[in-house]
Amino acid sequence: MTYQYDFDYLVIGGGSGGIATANRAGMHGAKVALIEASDIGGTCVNVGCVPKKVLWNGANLLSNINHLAADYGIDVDVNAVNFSTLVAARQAYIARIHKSYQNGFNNNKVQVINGWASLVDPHTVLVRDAQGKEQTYTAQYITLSPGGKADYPAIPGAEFGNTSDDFFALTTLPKSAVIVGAGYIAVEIAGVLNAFGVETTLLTRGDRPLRWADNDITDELLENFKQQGIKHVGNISYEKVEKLENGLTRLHTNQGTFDSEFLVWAIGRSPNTANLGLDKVGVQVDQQGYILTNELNQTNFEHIFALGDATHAPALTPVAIKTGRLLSERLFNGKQGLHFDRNSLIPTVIFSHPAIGTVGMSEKVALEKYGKFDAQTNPQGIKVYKSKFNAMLNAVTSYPEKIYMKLVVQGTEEKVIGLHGIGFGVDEMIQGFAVAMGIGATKADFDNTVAIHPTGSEEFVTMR
Ligand SMILES: Cc1cc2nc3c(=O)[nH]c(=O)nc-3n(C[C@H](O)[C@H](O)[C@H](O)COP(=O)(O)OP(=O)(O)OC[C@H]3O[C@@H](n4cnc5c(N)ncnc54)[C@H](O)[C@@H]3O)c2cc1C
Ligand SMILES: NC(=O)c1ccc[n+]([C@@H]2O[C@H](COP(=O)([O-])OP(=O)(O)OC[C@H]3O[C@@H](n4cnc5c(N)ncnc54)[C@H](O)[C@@H]3O)[C@@H](O)[C@H]2O)c1
Repeated sequence: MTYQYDFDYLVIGGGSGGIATANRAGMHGAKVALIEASDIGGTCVNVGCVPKKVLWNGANLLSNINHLAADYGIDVDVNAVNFSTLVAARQAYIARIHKSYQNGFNNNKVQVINGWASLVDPHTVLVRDAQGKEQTYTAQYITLSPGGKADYPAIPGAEFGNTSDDFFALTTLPKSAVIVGAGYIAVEIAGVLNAFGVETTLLTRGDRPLRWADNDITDELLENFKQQGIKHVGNISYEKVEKLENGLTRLHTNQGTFDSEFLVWAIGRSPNTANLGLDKVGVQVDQQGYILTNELNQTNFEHIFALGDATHAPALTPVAIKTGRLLSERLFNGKQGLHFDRNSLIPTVIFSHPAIGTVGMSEKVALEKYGKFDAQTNPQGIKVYKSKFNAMLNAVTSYPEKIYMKLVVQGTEEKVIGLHGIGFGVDEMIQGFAVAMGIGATKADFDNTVAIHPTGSEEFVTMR
């Protein structure tokens, strides 16, 4: 006798990865439910990529008016920044995204269940809704895509600091902000706040932010920080936070105290895997709570899968989406063995001011792997091409912001294994170059490509 499940597929977590895998399964005729405890869309749509990018666009607009308009002969005074107006427009946009998700679920016949899900046995999920009502559902396959949440440091007074979620909850701007951390989120929040006129300080544990990125790129970023007035202090360690009588937050560090209206912890994120019933059922996690999977996204149960930020995959929306879609192609469309390749080339953009785009290896990583090119002694080694120039947007103004670009090429055939840039428009340049690098393009292929003039991206195909 075959067991009848309520669903073919239950997906826990309606963020980037969960939505993608549920929709793709529904498209192939599976009976699917997607369980979400909060707003549909998860981190990216509600407290991540989307609200961040809207604020970044606003910050760029203001910066262009402040720094470029006059030299373009545009006589404009900024009387006020009504941040609450921007936040309202942003939230209205997010509400439209929620609606379009609902249309997608309707088309794909995906049932959305609101509530907190936890496993009670390997095929059964208990959902508790906001009113405390509980219901169980069974499924043949289950995918765990609960995402992550921001970390707080374990120091006294850490609760006086905020996270990126609190940053997105702001409707007015603080006068001053201290951001602790050196990753994407720290750099992006610092750039936005500073561009909106907030006195901004970035404190990093090491000597520079984005230590994994190419050093030349982060040198340029630090140069831009100086020009823009973002204060950066490196090699920081901190002991405690106190709330002062004047309402400010004081962070005590090895390099003195830092007072601000808005202290932000941007020191990393942890998987949202507590209270998911994993221990009860025996789904394996590592010490930090990341769900362990094989390359097919299978946990130690062959019918329970995990993807996205709750696993050790790179914490990027397109990675979660791609993984989710490929998983459903495999489970419900007969595409045997199909899965996200963990060794894929993953292009990424940091929405700093100006943006950073990066694909493939930094010079340092490439040097460690291949060594320096020498026709006689190391023909498999690497060479580097660099260029720094004025973006035409700024060239007719007194604003000093530059574009910096770099190619890392390997071997006598000069295969492009690293492409990095910082400056105006870089965020929109690198997607196509990632396609070329994915199919093994060489420097000669880049050079044989006809440039588009006048653009910034033409520099990538004309470097000497
Ligand atoms: C500030 C910030 C900016 C970012 N910017 C970018 C960017 O520009 N580009 C980019 O590619 N990536 C960006 N990211 C990363 C991106 O948001 C994540 O990689 C992506 O959202 C991960 O998708 P996911 O499906 O794993 O989880 P999430 O999107 O986090 O979704 C998980 C969902 O599961 C729900 N959930 C959790 N547990 C349960 C449960 N037990 N029951 C029911 N529901 C549950 C949560 O409420 C949540 O909605 C950013 C992240 C942050 C924090
Ligand atoms: N533009 C984008 O695509 C984008 C934007 C934001 C976030 N994201 C994704 O979300 C992930 C999480 O972002 P994040 O910035 O929180 O994490 P992160 O892992 O990128 O950076 C965390 C930083 O905090 C530092 N750190 C850790 N512990 C610390 C401590 N105790 N004190 C001081 N510094 C400490 C780390 O050295 C690291 O530089 C990113 O890795 C990225 O994958 C992507």
